[in-house]
Amino acid sequence: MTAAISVRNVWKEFGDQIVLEDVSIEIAPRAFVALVGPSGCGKTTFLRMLLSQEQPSRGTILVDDRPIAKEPDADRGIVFQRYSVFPHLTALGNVLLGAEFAGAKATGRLFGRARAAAIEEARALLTEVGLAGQEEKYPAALSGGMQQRLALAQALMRKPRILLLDEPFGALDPGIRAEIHGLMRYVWNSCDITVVMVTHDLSEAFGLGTRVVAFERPRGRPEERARYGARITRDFALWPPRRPTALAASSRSGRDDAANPEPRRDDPAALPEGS
Ligand SMILES: Nc1ncnc2c1ncn2[C@@H]1O[C@H](COP(=O)(O)OP(=O)(O)OP(=O)(O)O)[C@@H](O)[C@H]1O
Repeated sequence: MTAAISVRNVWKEFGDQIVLEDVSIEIAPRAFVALVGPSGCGKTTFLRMLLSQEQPSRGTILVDDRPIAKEPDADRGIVFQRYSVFPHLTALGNVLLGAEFAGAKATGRLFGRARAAAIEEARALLTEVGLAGQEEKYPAALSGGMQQRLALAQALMRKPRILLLDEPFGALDPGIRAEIHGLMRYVWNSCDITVVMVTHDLSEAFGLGTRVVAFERPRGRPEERARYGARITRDFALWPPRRPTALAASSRSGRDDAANPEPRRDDPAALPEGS
């Protein structure tokens, strides 16, 4: 199977500091990769390279066997821990912005029928992420969990094929986090999407991922650390394999339904290392 993302012998250096050292990974289409590792080991830098906000110092990144686009594009969406949405736009305005970027490259605006269709789609998406009735609210009037739902809706509006998540749920209370995990499972199950998520929370990594990948720097004397970058030191495919399957529409409303776990069968999403 063709990998959605191929990272081949990638190094990333900032000045004298080597952040990532010879990282290679093949990520299959529809995989949900959870990236874990100590603070400062380069997880966000790795994600930013997958978004093309940073370029590798050496090595190559391919998306669907082609060199990755040099700039961020609609194929890749991202949600950060905070501040992914625009505070001066309503919830609906924030989601519509995704459509305007994707659908009207020349003007950045949509008009007439295209705009009406986009509004309808944005409203439907807001309902699906559990924000029906919140369309006209500004982000400051939404709770942290609702803001992350909104950020997810904004990213999904552009129909990305790759969704990058940088500790998207890290700032949420445990109860809210569990609810939004239910939504995340639904999104991954029902959208044709490959997910790469950075998290500090191992139970989140193993609870959501099809594969858990750890970045670590080799241990050594602290004064030598800048001379070594982080590498992939662990790579677990979840067993039994977890595979995306469309769930009932109700689960997108955000309830974490432990009584209805997703089926786990053979997982084409988990390619072995180096395949
Ligand atoms: N644009 C930049 N210029 C210089 N150094 C940078 C830049 N971006 C990241 N770094 C450095 O790269 C290292 C890795 O940072 P990064 O944010 O990728 O780590 P992380 O694993 O995501 O950390 P955390 O878990 O704390 O978020 C850090 O030492 C950071 O200071």
